Amino acid sequence: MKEARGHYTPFWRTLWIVLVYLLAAGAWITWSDNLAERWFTDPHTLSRVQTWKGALFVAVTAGFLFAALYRQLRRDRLVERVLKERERQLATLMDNLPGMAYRCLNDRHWTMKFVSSGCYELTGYRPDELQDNQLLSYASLIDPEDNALIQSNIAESIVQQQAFSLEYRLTRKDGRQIWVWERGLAVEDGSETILEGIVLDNSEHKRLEQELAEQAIRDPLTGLINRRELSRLLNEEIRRAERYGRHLAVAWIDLDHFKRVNDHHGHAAGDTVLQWLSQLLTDSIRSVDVIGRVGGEEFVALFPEMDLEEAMEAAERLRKLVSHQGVTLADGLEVRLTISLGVALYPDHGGTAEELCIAADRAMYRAKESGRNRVVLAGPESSAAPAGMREV
Ligand SMILES: Nc1nc2c(ncn2[C@@H]2O[C@H](COP(=O)(O)OP(=O)(O)OP(=O)(O)O)[C@@H](O)[C@H]2O)c(=O)[nH]1
Repeated sequence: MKEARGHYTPFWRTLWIVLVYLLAAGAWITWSDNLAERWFTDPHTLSRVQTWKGALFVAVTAGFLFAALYRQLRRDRLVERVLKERERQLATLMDNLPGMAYRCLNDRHWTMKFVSSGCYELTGYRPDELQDNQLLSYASLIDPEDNALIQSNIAESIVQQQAFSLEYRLTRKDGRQIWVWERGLAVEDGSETILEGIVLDNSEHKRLEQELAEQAIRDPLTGLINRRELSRLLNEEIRRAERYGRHLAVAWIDLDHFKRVNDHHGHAAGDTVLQWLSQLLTDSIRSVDVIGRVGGEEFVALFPEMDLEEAMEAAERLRKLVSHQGVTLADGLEVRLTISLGVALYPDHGGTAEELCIAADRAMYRAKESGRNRVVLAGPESSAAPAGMREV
């Protein structure tokens, strides 16, 4: 009988008005008939009075009917106008969205029931091609790896009756893959669950995000991974070496007399040398090895699964390579440089990233002390950290 917020349904409101009308009309007829019969005893006059009374009743009820109908029709017209205006505003809004608005079924195809015109710019498909899976389903555009995650996220948001927010990859009609961001809500439509929301192209944001993540782990001058990332990778490699009972070698690499390059040729020339050395080292290691820049002219190489002999060989190879090559500076001058290397092995010279780096760094210092341009293996005492020794 009652609708939400205490309002009566149209049926009960109409019934109520009609009942009031019947009571009022019945009371008026009875009361006015009695009064007329009492006042007008002459039958002819009484008959005329009854006629005028009837006419008055019809005129008054017609007046009420007119007022009620006029009010209702005016209100209908107003509502119609407001609805049309809202519809127009909504259409403008949807057509100018930087993505597409949709309404779809919660099925494995994400069958689209409505898609705004922005669909064409976003996916390359016209709305009618996606609606009711006429040409293909929306699900078929989604990267299969992401689709499983989307399904579980939406299922969870339905249970929790909350809006969902998703990021996934979509393949456009031209074959280009883009990142999109979607926000939507599940609504009940009769016995069906319908999803309504918007999908926006998020590729630029994703690209910047990836660029920033990449910048956070790289040294801007050489493009090599930085100290923090190297430390993370070393810890990861140590865990792997521990799990599979394998070796792992670390080589601490330091340019010899690098200060002289800066002093004689300028800081820019020094930068060129650092870039040249980074490239040379990167080109000379295996694909599983990693080189990082951990300080001014200091580099660290990680050699996973290398035993003592292999690690010493690899380090020696790098030393020779650098000493046999020269770097040409911007002023045309060729400079020859050497490197000193300290090698430490997991688990022989340390069980943690810190211990290994201290051992390798210390061995590198011994290489410097012994005349530079050489490879020195860490000693058994290396893992004890001397004061002032640097760590990754
Ligand atoms: N051009 C340039 N120089 C740098 C950079 N970072 C550190 N340096 C320089 O690297 C030099 C390091 O000097 P030292 O620590 O004395 O080392 P070295 O001259 O190589 O001497 P040894 O290591 O003892 O052989 C300093 O002159 C720093 O200014 C950099 O990013 N660019």
